[in-house]
Amino acid sequence: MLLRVEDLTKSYPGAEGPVEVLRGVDLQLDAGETLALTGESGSGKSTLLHLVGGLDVADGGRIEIAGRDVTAMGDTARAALRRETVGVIFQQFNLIPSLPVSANISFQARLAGRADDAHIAQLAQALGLGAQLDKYPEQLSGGQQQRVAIARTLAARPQLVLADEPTGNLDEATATDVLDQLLRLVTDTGAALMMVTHSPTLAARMSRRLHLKQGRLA
Ligand SMILES: Nc1ncnc2c1ncn2[C@@H]1O[C@H](COP(=O)(O)OP(=O)(O)OP(=O)(O)O)[C@@H](O)[C@H]1O
Repeated sequence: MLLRVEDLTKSYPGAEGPVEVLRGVDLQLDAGETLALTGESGSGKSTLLHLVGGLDVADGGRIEIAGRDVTAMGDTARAALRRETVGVIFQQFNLIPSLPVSANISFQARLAGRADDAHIAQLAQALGLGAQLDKYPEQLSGGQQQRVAIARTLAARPQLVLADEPTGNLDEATATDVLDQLLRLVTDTGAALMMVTHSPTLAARMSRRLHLKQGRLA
């Protein structure tokens, strides 16, 4: 079991007291699985992804990644887990404007101590970025920038990839194409993917689908 989530709860402060967003979420994900996480706007999908990715802390429950209890970790251990085991792809690409595409791609792999030029060249090729490596992010289209963000995440060889609407800014044809490549690369590396999406078409491409409603998954 790569990811085990048990009875996870999270509230945010609201004008009339705490708002319970997650009310006991249970989830298990094996290596090699791809999971679509759907749910209405505001149902807590991003919140769940942030908790699993160690970007925020739950109120209760337990998250275990690769056998390690994330909920019991301090900030330093959680940061190390984020760097070495978990890869996150957001809708905002967050590329570094002053670095060329090649350095943007290798950045996280270096932090994880896994920079491998041959692997990075292979990823860039697979994502159709072979001719863009010396360019700067501002010289790329939105779809190309999204591919760089995906290459950057996968270059660090994460076991668990968390993606929040990773193709949300792209037109439908480009979104399908980028998802094809993401799924293929994730499958090739034996990682697991948990992806938030509003698109039933994209959700249908994943091996499993779960829906978040009233703070629980079904
Ligand atoms: N930092 C925060 N402080 C207070 N409330 C928050 C915070 N983050 C999220 N919320 C609230 O928690 C609920 C869930 O938000 P979340 O972003 O997880 O939903 P979502 O399902 O990802 O929505 P969307 O599909 O619109 O992105 C929303 O009602 C939101 O307003």
